[in-house]
Amino acid sequence: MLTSVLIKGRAPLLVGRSFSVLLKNCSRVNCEVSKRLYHDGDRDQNNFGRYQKNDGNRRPRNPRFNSRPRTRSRDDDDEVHFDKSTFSKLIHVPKDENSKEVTLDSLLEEGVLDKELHKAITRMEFASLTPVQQKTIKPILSSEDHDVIARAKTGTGKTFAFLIPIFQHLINTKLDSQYMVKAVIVAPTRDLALQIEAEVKKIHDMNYGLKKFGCVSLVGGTDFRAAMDKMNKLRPNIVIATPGRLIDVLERTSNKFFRFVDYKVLDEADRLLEIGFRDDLETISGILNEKNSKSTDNIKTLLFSATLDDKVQKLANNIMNKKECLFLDTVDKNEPEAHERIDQSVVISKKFADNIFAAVEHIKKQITERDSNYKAIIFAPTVKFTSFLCGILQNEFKKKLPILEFHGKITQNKRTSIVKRFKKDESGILVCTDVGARGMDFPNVHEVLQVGVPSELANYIHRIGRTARSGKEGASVLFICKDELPFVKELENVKNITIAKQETYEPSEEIKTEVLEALSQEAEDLSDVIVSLISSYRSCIKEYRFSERHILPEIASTYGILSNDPELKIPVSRRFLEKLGLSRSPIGRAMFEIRDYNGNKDRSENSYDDEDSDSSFRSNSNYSNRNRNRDHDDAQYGRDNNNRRSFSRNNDNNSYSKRNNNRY
Ligand SMILES: Nc1ncnc2c1ncn2[C@@H]1O[C@H](COP(=O)(O)OP(=O)(O)OP(=O)(O)O)[C@@H](O)[C@H]1O
Repeated sequence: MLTSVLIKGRAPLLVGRSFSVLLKNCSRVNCEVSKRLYHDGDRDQNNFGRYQKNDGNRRPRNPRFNSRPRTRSRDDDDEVHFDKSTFSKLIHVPKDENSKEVTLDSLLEEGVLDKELHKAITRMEFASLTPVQQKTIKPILSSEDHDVIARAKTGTGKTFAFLIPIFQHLINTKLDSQYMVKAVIVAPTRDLALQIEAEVKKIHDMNYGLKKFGCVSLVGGTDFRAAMDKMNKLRPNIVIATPGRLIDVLERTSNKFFRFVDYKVLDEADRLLEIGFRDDLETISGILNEKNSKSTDNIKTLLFSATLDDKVQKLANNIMNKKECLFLDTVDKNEPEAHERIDQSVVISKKFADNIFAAVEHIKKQITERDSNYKAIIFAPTVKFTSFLCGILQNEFKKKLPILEFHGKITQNKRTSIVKRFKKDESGILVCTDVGARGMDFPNVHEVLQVGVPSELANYIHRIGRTARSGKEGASVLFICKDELPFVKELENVKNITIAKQETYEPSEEIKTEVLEALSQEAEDLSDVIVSLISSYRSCIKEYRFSERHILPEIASTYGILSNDPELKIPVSRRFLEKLGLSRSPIGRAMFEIRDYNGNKDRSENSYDDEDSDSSFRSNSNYSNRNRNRDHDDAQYGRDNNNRRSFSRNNDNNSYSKRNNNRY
C-alpha cells in the first residue's frame, strides 16, 4: 500500500505504508518489541506471536504443548504468557584461569570422546581446544540431569563446543533409534543455520565414518518439499533450523522424525529468547516434549551466546526441562563481553550525514594503505539504508574491491552465494544489516565498521565480533553523530564497554562533493531511505536514551544534506502530516515540509486514504515500530526492484503486513 508524498517541482511520490504508520504512531515507542530492525524475510521472524493471546486473528497458543504446569502472568510487554511457576536451580561455574587444561587427548583418555570423533577433530589441526570447548564438552555429556547455559566471547568456537558433544552422544547411542532426530539446533537466521550445517559437514569430511550421523537444515526461503524429501531420504540425527520453518515441519512430521530428541540447542540464545522468537521457541519446545518417547522432560537444553546473563534463565524457563541448570561461563562477571582483541574506536561527527562521509573517507584510506588488501564488514541500521550505502560504496570503490550487499530482503539463494563468496575472498566489503551481526564466521575480516547504532545494545558486541575471530586481531570503528552519543554511554553503563579511542570528524568539501557525486539514488528514493532511518531511530529512543527532539530532526536533516541543499526538508502533503498527527508538532515541522499537490492528486489521496483505512492496524495499539520499519522497507522494496518483487510473492509477502499487524 502506497501513500503520496510531494516533492518540490515533482509529481507526488509514493512512499511505503510504514511512512504513515511510523509517524502516525509517533508517540508510541515500544523499544522492547521494536528494536529489531533487520529481518530475515520469512516466518522465522515474521510470524511470531502465533501462539500468543488470541485476538481473533491469531491462532491460540496450544496448551497441549506445554509439558509443565504454568501460571498465567502478565509481563512488562503486556503480552499474555503462560509461565512455568518453578525455576531450575542455577549453578554458576565461573571462569577459572587456574583450571587444568582440557585437551582432545585428555577427553579421549577419560573416555569422554570416542576415538573416531577424536580423530575427526584432531584432523582440523586446532592448536588446542578453546576455553568454551574445554568447559562445556564434558558437562554436556555427563549423565547428570541438567540443562546448560554457556557464555563465551565472539569467535571462540562455540559451534564446536556444542557439536562435539552432540556427535559424541550420537556415537554413544548409535544403536538406538538410528533413523531418528536426536539433536535439534535452532539459530535465529537462515545464514547462521546453514553455516552450522556446514560445520557439521566439516566433521563428516574429517572422518567419513561419522557421515552416518546425518544432518539436514530446515530454513525459510528454501523449498519446503525438497527439505522434506531430504528428511525422508537421509533420516538425519541432527536437524539445524530457523524457528518458523522448524514449526512448520514439526506440525506435519513430529511423530515421524522427532520422538527421540535428546538435545535441543539454542545458538544465539539471548536473541532467540527475545520477544518475537520466544513464543516460537516455546512452541517448538512444547511439541518436542510432548512427542518425546522417553518422557516430557527428557530433552536437555543448551543455550549458547556471547551475550548472556542470569536473566536468560527466566526467559528460558518455559523451555528448560531439567531441575538444574549449569551456567558455564568463560567471561568474568565484570569483564566486558566484547572480545578484548578488538581495537575499538568511535568517530563522532556533528551531523548524522557526516557518518557517511567519515566512513567513505576511512575506507578510502584503508584501501590505499593496504593496497586493496582490505576485508571489512560495514553495518547499517536499515535495509533501505544498507542498499543506499552499498550503492555509494560501489560507485566509489568497486573497481578496487568487491562490494557486496547483504540483508533480509535478498533472496536466500543470493544470500547463500554472498556468504560463500565473502567467506572465501581475501578482500572486499560486505555491507549489511544486523542480519549479519550474529554468529556469521567470515575469516580474516580486518575491520568492522558501523554507520549509526545497532538494532539492540548486545548487537554492538556481536557486530564487532565479526572480526578478531579464531585467535586473530581485528579493529572496529563506530561512526556516530553527537546526538547518538548516549548510545556510547549506554554501552558503558549497561555493557561495561568503554571505547577508548574517540575522535571527532568534520568532512572536507572535497569528500562531500565526491560522495554526493557517488549517490546512486534518485531523490525520491532518498526520502524513503531517510524515513527508514527515522523509523529505526525512533524505535530505540528509549533503549539508548536518545533525545527524541534532537535525534529525529538530526536524522531527517540527512535528506537535505544529501540532496545538496541542507535547508531542504522531507516533503509531505499537509493532509498527510495532519493525518499523522504531526502538523503541530515541532519535531514534525523540523523534519518535514508541507508542499502543495502538483498533479496526480487523486491517485495520491486515494493511496493515502487506503492506508488510513487499514483498520487492522489502527485497532492494534501494540503494533511496534519495528514492524512499521519493516513495512516501510517492504512496501518500498516491492516497487524498487522487479526481481525482488517476485521474491516477495514467493515468500508470501501479501499476507506479510497482515501478519505483522497481528503480531502484537
Ligand atoms: N579449538 C579451536 N581452535 C581454533 N579455532 C577454532 C577452534 N574451534 C573452532 N575454531 C574456529 O573458530 C572460528 C569461530 O568459531 P565459531 O563460529 O564457532 O565462534 P562462536 O564462538 O560461535 O562465535 P559467535 O559468537 O560470533 O557466534 C571458526 O572458524 C572455527 O572453525
